[in-house]
Amino acid sequence: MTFKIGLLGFGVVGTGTAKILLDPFGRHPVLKEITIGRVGVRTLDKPREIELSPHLLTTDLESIVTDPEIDIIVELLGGLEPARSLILKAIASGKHVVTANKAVIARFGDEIYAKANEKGVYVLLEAAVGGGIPVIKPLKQSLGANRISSIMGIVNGTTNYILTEMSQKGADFSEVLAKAQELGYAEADPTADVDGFDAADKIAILASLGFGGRVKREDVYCEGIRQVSAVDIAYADRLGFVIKLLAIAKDTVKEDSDTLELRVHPTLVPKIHPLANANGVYNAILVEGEPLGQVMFYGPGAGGGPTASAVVSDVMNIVGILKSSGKTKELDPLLSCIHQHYCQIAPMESLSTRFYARFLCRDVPGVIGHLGMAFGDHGVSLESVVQIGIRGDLAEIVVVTHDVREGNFRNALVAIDSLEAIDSIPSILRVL
Ligand SMILES: NC(=O)C1=CN([C@@H]2O[C@H](COP(=O)(O)OP(=O)(O)OC[C@H]3O[C@@H](n4cnc5c(N)ncnc54)[C@H](OP(=O)(O)O)[C@@H]3O)[C@@H](O)[C@H]2O)C=CC1
Ligand SMILES: N[C@@H](CC=O)C(=O)O
Ligand code: NA
Repeated sequence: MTFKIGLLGFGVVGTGTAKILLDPFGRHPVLKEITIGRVGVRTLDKPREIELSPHLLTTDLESIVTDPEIDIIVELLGGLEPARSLILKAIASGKHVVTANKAVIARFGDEIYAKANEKGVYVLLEAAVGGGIPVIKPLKQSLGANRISSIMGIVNGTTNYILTEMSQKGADFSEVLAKAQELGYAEADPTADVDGFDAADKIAILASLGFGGRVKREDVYCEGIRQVSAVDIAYADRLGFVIKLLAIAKDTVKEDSDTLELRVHPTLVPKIHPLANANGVYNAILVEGEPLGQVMFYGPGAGGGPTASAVVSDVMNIVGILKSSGKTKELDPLLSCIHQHYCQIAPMESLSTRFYARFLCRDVPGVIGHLGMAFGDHGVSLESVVQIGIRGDLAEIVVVTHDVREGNFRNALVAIDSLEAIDSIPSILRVL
């Protein structure tokens, strides 16, 4: 029996996927039953890493998703449109879909899964989060017996690569970003990586799976890494931290409410924390549940080969189902999406966390006292105050707070900003 896939996109991940499918030796035997039926691209005459028979390539992507010969559509285009419309058309044509497109799923997952359930087809997305790391299927299946309380991790390879190079080699932000683009890690528009949008898409998907409800993408609080400077990386290092872009989804179940914290932001992570040692393009996702406790998923979070590994595993899963149960409309609840309600998201002001803040102050007597008083007036207690340097004619003071309600901390900053002795507040970062 042979199963035909229609590949939408033949870029970094599309090429990686074709490489695996065209070279099945030594891999799972089911791969020998999967062939590439058609490949959709934007430009026909572009030089390609793999030579495909020219009749396979087309710019008419609609004809692929409606082709009766194709069993599974693999969407590796990126971006919202035409990806969303093509996925919906593929579903309407009764095709199963595999996608690496977290942007589309995080925004249009409701619509896509509602149609897929109606049609009795699967939409699998292992490659969409953590690249090659198996995390979607484990969350859906292997951890299904657990009550998940927290999912926290580094889910963007590009920014982790940038932060690692900046901290370990003192590299310049824009040079490292260009290198990440060259290596095929970054999104077509790398703003999605740098400003945290890609990580926000991914944590929305993970939260939905882990906490069993739909998540509105716009509910994810999101800060990227643009404001992380070499100065802060150096201070963090001296204080025993590394700076990572963390994506966090945490259940804040109380007696009378069940809300989620959902946020992406650069974070000072203690060097001894398991997430602190995921460097370069590696991602790490720490999941906590009852009764399991903690489990961490770790591996290459981007790149053609690793991401293709996840894409092909999804294709194989669908082929396995098609082989064993035929074209039944009854979907396996452990692979399909069954959520109906929306998760409630806690407002940021109500969250409690530690903060790191760097102040530039006029070097006048008593400035640390003024700072401490202003924090104290707003119920913010300080874990450490370090007056480390002089920058020009200004003193640089770094503080780390104890856990504090975000709203209280922000109010304290407003008061501090108006102090005579304060020149500016160049950085505010959260601390794990
Ligand atoms: N790169 C990575 O490490 C990872 C990527 N992903 C996701 O995988 C997906 C693909 O990413 P990647 O392979 O890096 O992207 P690329 O930009 O390398 O490839 C995109 C491919 O899609 C084709 N394409 C794009 N838009 C159109 C269009 N409108 N019509 C026809 N063809 C189109 C391009 O055609 P042409 O070749 O002619 O330009 C190209 O072949 C994205 O959703 C991304 O978020 C997920 C995990 C990791
Ligand atoms: N641009 C993304 C690619 C994988 O999802 C990243 O850098 O993680
Ligand atoms: Na994955």
